Amino acid sequence: MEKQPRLLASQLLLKNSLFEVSLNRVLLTWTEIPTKKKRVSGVIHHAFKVGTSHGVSVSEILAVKELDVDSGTKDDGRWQKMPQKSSEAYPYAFTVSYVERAWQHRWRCSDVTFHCLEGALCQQWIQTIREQLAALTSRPKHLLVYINPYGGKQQGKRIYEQKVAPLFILASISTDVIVTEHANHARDHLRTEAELKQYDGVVCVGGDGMFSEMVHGLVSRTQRDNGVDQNSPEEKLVPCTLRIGIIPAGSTDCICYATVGINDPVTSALHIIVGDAQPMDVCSVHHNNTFLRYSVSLLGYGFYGDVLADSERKRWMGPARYDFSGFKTFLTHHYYEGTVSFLPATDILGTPRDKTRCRAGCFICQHNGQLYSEDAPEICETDPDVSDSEYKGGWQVIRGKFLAINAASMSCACPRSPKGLSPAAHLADGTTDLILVRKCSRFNFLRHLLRHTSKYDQFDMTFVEVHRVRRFRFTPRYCQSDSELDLRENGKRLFSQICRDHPACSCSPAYSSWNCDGEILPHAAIEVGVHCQLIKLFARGIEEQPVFEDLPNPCAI
Ligand SMILES: Nc1ncnc2c1ncn2[C@@H]1O[C@H](COP(=O)(O)OP(=O)(O)OP(=O)(O)O)[C@@H](O)[C@H]1O
Ligand SMILES: CCCCCCCCCCCCC/C=C/[C@@H](O)[C@H](CO)NC(=O)CCCCC
Ligand SMILES: [Ca+2]
Repeated sequence: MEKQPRLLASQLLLKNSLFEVSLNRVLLTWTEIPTKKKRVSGVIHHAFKVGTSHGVSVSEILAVKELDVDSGTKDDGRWQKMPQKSSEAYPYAFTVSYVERAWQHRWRCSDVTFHCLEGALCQQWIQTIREQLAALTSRPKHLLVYINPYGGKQQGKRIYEQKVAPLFILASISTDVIVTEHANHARDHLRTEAELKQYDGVVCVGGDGMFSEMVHGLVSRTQRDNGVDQNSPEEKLVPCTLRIGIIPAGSTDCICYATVGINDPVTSALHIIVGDAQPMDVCSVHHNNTFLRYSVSLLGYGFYGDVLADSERKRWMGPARYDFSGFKTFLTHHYYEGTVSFLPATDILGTPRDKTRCRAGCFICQHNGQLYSEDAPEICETDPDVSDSEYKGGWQVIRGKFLAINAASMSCACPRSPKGLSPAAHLADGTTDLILVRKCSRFNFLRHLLRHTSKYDQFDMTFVEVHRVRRFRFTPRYCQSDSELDLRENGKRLFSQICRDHPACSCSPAYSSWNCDGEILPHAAIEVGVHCQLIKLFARGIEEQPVFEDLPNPCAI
């Protein structure tokens, strides 16, 4: 790494020991100065243990505060008693708050207090660190926060007030906070009313459903402001400039989990404060040239659609509703007939069966994102022929009976399945992984499901196939007309019709529903296109875990 010129270097007191403290543009370091020496069997040893050198990246310093030696901190109200010895000799002090990495991708706020001999030196340190922080232009200063008080275990307000707001205050981030009063409150406010120019980002406190509201509000607003028609499936959408932060307080929290590595409110707040940025793909979903919804995580027909439809009636159960409905849906074992046509992503790096994972600074996302912006959108618009042809105009067509059709635009890792629905999917590569699970025995389907929670490959089964695609379409077999407006009613009618025709069989209903990031779509026949890196999050992707996880402090140098 290029050597950075030193901005400041002093000998300061920390917990009654003298340290050489140094600051350059990228790093703040402190190293204990050996004071006493002791002789052990003829060899002189320093009187302290090795490993008392520490470093913190300037980009991960959260704040610096002057400490009032007599009365605790001057400006944040946190009390800190001065050690007797240092208060006499080193009467001035300042505290640096910074990010410390804890277990399993968690971040925590840590503090270190340095004591100075002179007030002028103390002020010089505070001033210089503040100047360094002010130069970090990616950090947000003013945020618009939406809290869903009813998401997950209904703890959104408490989580924000107790865990997040104090950190925003520490980092001098001002906020406007809206506690939502009804579903789509945040979406509509963002789309039509919010004065977005004054903010550096928007934050939601809630689950994937709340995040979806933010995406719909921001993306729709951006398209409207730029004169883009969302109803046209071929239209290239304009990327959103404002970043979105997620404070997880929902039931699945898969967007947060898959972009940060953990669903932990403090970790997410710290990623917001340091101004991280993670681009993300967004799928647009259309029916008959009419825009339905956007999706960033899972579009699931069959199993995941049925789980969601059943679980919506059991919201009162909280996050446990998914386990209940998941088990019930597994037992019903319905399959659905239809035709899937898709445009494989052929020009890109990476496949859904790779062993490599999308991680912070992902090369595949950078490479494929570049490709997309260079020659996009080179989409072959030959209408896929839904006869028996397998391959036409770049499109492939598969007709069959499916237990599940899933499109995962990212891994969809979540606490239920830490590797996710498609472990090798990428957050920002402009593709979605289309997973087709054909009709099979209950036992085999269970094996497939269980593999989402183990090290075994859930795609390595004869009845499962996976394709990395840019666009896809689905048409249910019993698609009566394009205007199947009341899906549920039509489904029931058809179900009874089919069963009357086959009295001895254990027929499945004709239609399932699409689970679109946790929302039910009103149509079964849909057309989906991926928009590469349409939005940005206050996240950096999952960081690689340090190799030696038992090191006391990964920042130690
Ligand atoms: N004040 C409110 N009253 C009722 N519903 C709301 C309110 N605010 C938001 N919502 C809706 O609640 C739904 C669920 O919220 P959220 O995503 O936060 O939690 P969840 O469904 O428990 O978690 P997950 O989406 O991660 O499974 C969202 O679709 C959102 O539109
Ligand atoms: C019998 C053992 C079964 C073990 C199976 C584990 C498989 C779990 C995979 C979980 C994939 C979650 C994908 C994310 C979907 C979200 O957009 C959505 C909204 O929050 N959540 C659900 O639909 C909630 C979906 C919940 C499904 C159970
Ligand atoms: Ca993707």
